[in-house]
This record gives sequence, structure tokens and C-alpha cells, in this order.
Amino acid sequence: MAFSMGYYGDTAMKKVPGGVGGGYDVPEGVDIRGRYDEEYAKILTKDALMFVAGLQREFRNHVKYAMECRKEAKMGYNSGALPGFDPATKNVRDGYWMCAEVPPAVADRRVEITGPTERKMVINALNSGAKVFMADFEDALSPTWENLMKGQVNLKDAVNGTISFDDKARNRVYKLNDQIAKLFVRPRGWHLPESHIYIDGEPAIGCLVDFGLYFHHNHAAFRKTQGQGFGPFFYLPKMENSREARIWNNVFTRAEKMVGIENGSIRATVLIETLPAAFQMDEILYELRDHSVGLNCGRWDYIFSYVKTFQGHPDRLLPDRVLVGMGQHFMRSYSDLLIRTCHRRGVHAMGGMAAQIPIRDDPEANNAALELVKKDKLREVRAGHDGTWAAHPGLIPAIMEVFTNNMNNSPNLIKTMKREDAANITEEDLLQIPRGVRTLEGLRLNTRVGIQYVAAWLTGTGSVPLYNLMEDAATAEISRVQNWQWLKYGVELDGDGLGVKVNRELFGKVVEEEMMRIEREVGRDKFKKGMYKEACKIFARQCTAPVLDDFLTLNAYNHIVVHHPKGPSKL
Ligand SMILES: CC(=O)SCCNC(=O)CCNC(=O)[C@H](O)C(C)(C)COP(=O)(O)OP(=O)(O)OC[C@H]1O[C@@H](n2cnc3c(N)ncnc32)[C@H](O)[C@@H]1OP(=O)(O)O
Ligand SMILES: O=CC(=O)O
Ligand SMILES: [Mg+2]
Repeated sequence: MAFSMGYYGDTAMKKVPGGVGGGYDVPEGVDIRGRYDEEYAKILTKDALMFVAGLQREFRNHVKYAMECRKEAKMGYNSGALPGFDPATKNVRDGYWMCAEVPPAVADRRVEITGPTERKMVINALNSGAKVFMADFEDALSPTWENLMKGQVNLKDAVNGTISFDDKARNRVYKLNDQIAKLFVRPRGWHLPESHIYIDGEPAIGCLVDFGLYFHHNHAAFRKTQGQGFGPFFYLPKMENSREARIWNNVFTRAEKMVGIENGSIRATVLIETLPAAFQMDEILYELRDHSVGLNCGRWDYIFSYVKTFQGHPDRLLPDRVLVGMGQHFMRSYSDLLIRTCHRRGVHAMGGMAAQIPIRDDPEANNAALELVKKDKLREVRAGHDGTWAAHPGLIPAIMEVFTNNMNNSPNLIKTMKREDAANITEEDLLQIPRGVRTLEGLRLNTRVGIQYVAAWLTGTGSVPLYNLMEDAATAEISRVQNWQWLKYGVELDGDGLGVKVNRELFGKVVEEEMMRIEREVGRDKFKKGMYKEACKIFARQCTAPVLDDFLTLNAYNHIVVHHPKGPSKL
């Protein structure tokens, strides 16, 4: 298969005037184009950069090939093919094999809190009472240079136990408690470049930068203080095929060899959050069997992926976003199959994120939101999930109670909830079209949320509270692709009795009105100072593009790349 060197070419930035390295002491072939900062230089050491460059050089062609395979699969789906189980790997699905034993340090993962790698949030998350904190370079983080580098500084300080944060405005100093959550780190997906670091003349692969820097600086301390001899631990996002898991497995093996630790020290949970990956759960676990600690239902990206995979299928249109929940047959089937697959192979089957967050100023609405979260978590634990995600520390006690009360005093359900009934789940179950109506309010909400999310992302914030829900890159993607799908196929809004068809004229009007509403809601001053107009342009273009952009964040990435010394960072 032919592939070009320029998969990341779309986001390649202007050349840096004034030489290579940008003030950092770099090894041969590495060029840092992000702002210099003394703190960042402690992360971007020559040794660490050599480690990252080594990974990039060994794996770049494998990654490019995997991205080409994604394109080829997309062409197939666009010509009418459906994702399905691969006959070539039937022996892997049917065969008897197990993943390596779960490390004792992470046997109990009842509640995992997630959040961006922002300093105060890292401390709050580690102190939150959750069993695990997933520090996120992905859905919850806008990958600006400053966020990524500060994130690495924060994680290093956290692993060393020295992290603190002085909130002068509140006269409060944040420090770690004695008991903290176990740290997992989620690097970016394979598709995202890191355009502030060039290796051999091309942008680095974003996730290898995230993984490489974190691993290089923290593996020893982590294994000693947190992992009981294992670790570091990772979450791996947005994979579409087991060949991508094989690359991660090889990255882990190489990293372990390079620093002289045992094979199988590093452990990772893979998010099953693309539709094609739902047919590859066994294959993904098999590739990572020495390095696996399970799979997770990344439900929001999964919904996004359903629309993306079926972008060429006008018979598979989504109802309003709010109606696509875990009650839909295709979602329940995927969660059940994930539990059965993980438990059969001896690892955790993690549940997903409920989008509700605490509502401070309305006790009644707050109770209602909490009840929805509890209901969702009860469904998960009864189905056999070993643990689940919380977006906010305020939700942890309630979620912990639901899981604890339904787990018979054991740290997980791996051995007790086999879910053999899910062995009969079929391709049709996993693909069943979601049911429900489409409304003008659905179109409006997608637009309002999408624009506000992109505006936040452009200014360096990757997860935001909007209309009492958590919004991040995955949930915003649903808004974008749903609008695109409805526009592309001129769907009728059948749920509000209006019988209106979605077209560019209607969408233009909706955008205009929703922008006025956003301005009213956030206030004129914030609206003027923010990036709402830029966000509106980006979001509207993406929704009306003749060909669907693969990722909102990939398309918008150019807007947050700032090359040194061309321009000082705005963040
Ligand atoms: C689809 C997916 O990929 S899900 C995973 C990725 N998404 C995420 O991780 C989202 C994580 N959650 C968040 O980012 C936040 O909770 C938001 C943006 C949704 C809401 O944020 P806010 O409105 O600022 O929360 P709020 O004001 O209620 O915060 C109260 C306190 O809780 C802390 N807090 C809130 N969420 C978190 C979190 N996830 N981790 C750690 N601390 C948190 C705040 O830092 C704040 O601390 P303080 O009282 O010491 O100042
Ligand atoms: O990453 C999680 C998701 O739901 O997407
Ligand atoms: Mg996701």
C-alpha cells in the first residue's frame, strides 16, 4: 500500500527563523518550535528527546501505514460496506488465551476520575477518593504547547509527590493527601501530530511525545511509589483496528527494554470508542495481552464514530443527540460484549462517562442529575462492569456507593460475572440503527454546544461545563457530525411537528440565532474577548463541508499551534 511521508502535512507550520532547538538542548534531528521555558526544559531534556525520537524513528512508518489503513477502511464504508468481525482472526476470538494477571495495585478500579492535566485539577483528582485518576492529554485537553508542557511538569511533580498549587485568590494551598488515586495517563490518539516538535523534518507523532516524555521521566518513581513494581499505567484512545494496538504493544516493549524493566511492567486499558474496534475487542486484547488491564466503553466517541463510519449511509441517521444513550440497542450490545470479552480474558471491563455534573445553584436539578448518574452506574455494575468513570469529584461518593453495594465485597467482577449470554451478540446487534426523533431544538443545541466548545478549545480549555453537562472533544464531535449528517442528507425534523427539512439556509439561520443566544448567555464582554466568532466560522464550515473532516480537533489544530519565535504564546 502506498503512503506518503506527509500524513501530518495538513498541520505543518511555517519554518522557524533563527535556527534549530528554540533554546532547548536538542539531539540530532530534533527541532523544538514551541516557546522556551525553564520549566519545560526540565522535561525536554536531551535524553528525553532522544527517547521520543527513538520511538518516532522506529514506529513512524507503522503509524503512517495504520493511518492509511484507516483511510482504506473508510473508503469501503463509504461505498456501502459495513464493519464486521474479521474472518481472518476468528481463531483469536475463539481461541483459549488469557491476558497477563491484573497487577495488585489496580485490582480495585471501582471509580476512576478523569480530567485534564491542569495543576490544581491533578491534585484534586488524586485526592478525590477515586481509585484511579486518568490524567488526560486527549478528549479533555486542548493540545496547546503550554498545556502539554505544563501537563508533563504537573505529572512529574505528582509522581514525585512534590506537586502543590498556591491559589492566592482563595488563600489556599493544594497538596497531595496521604492516600491518592492510582495514576493512569491518556496520550493523544494516533492521528494527532505534535507540531511544536519536529523530528527529522516532520512533526512528531503526538501520542509518542505524550507517552515518551511521561514514561521517560516517571517510570522509576511510579513503579516504586504507586505501581507496586508495575507501571506506569495508560489509557489508549480512539483505535480502530488491532494493528494499532500492536504498535502500542511494540512501543511498550521497546520502552521497557530501553530502560531495563521487565516485559509487562507497563499496563494499559484500551478505550473501545470506535465502531470498527467493537469488532476487534479480542484482537486488541490479544495484541496487548502482556500489557493489558482491560477495555473501557468510551461511549461518547463511540457515538461519534457510528456517524463517522456511516457518513455515506443515508439510511443510518441519528436521532437527537440527547436520545442516543446506553438504552439504545447498539450501545447496550457493545457494553455487554465488552464485559464478556474482558472477563473471558481475565481483565477489567470499565464503564463509561455519565455526562451529568453537579449543579451548584439548583438543588432540585442537582438531585435529578445525581439520580441519572446513579441509575447509569447501577446499570453498569449490574451488567458486570468492574468500575466506571466520574467527570467530577462531587459525584464520587454516590458512584462509589453504587458499585460497592453491588460487588459483594470483591475488588472487581472479573471472575464472577462471565456474561456468557453476550457470546451471542451479532453484527446486527452492534450496528442496529438508533431509534428516536429529530428536532429543531436538537439542531440548535448541537450548534450552541459545538460553537462554545470550539471557542473554549481555541483558548486552551478542553473540557467545559455547558448546560449542566460535561462537554469535551468527544461530545462536541457528536454535535458536529450530527449536524453534518443532517445537512448532508437534508433530514426532516420529525420530532416537533414542524416537518422542516435541514438545509444550508435553515442552518445559517440557526447559527446566527444561536450566536445571539450565546452572546446573551455569556455576556457581551466575554463574547467580545472570547473566540466565539472564530469558533463559529470553524464549526459552521465543518458542519457544511462537502466531505466530513475526520476529526474536529485535527482540523482546528492549526489555530492553536504557535511557533517560537514567530509569535509569543497567547495562552
Ligand atoms: C468523553 C470523555 O473522554 S470523558 C473524559 C474526558 N473528560 C473529562 O475528563 C472531563 C473532566 N471534568 C472536568 O473537566 C470538569 O469537571 C468540568 C469542566 C466538566 C466542570 O468543571 P467546573 O465547572 O470548573 O467544576 P466546578 O467548578 O464544579 O469544580 C469544583 C471543584 O472541583 C474540581 N474539579 C472539577 N472537576 C474535576 C476533575 N475532573 N478532576 C479534578 N478536580 C475537578 C475543580 O478543580 C474545583 O476545585 P476547587 O473547589 O478546589 O477549586
Ligand atoms: O473517552 C471517552 C469517550 O466516551 O469518548
Ligand atoms: Mg473518547
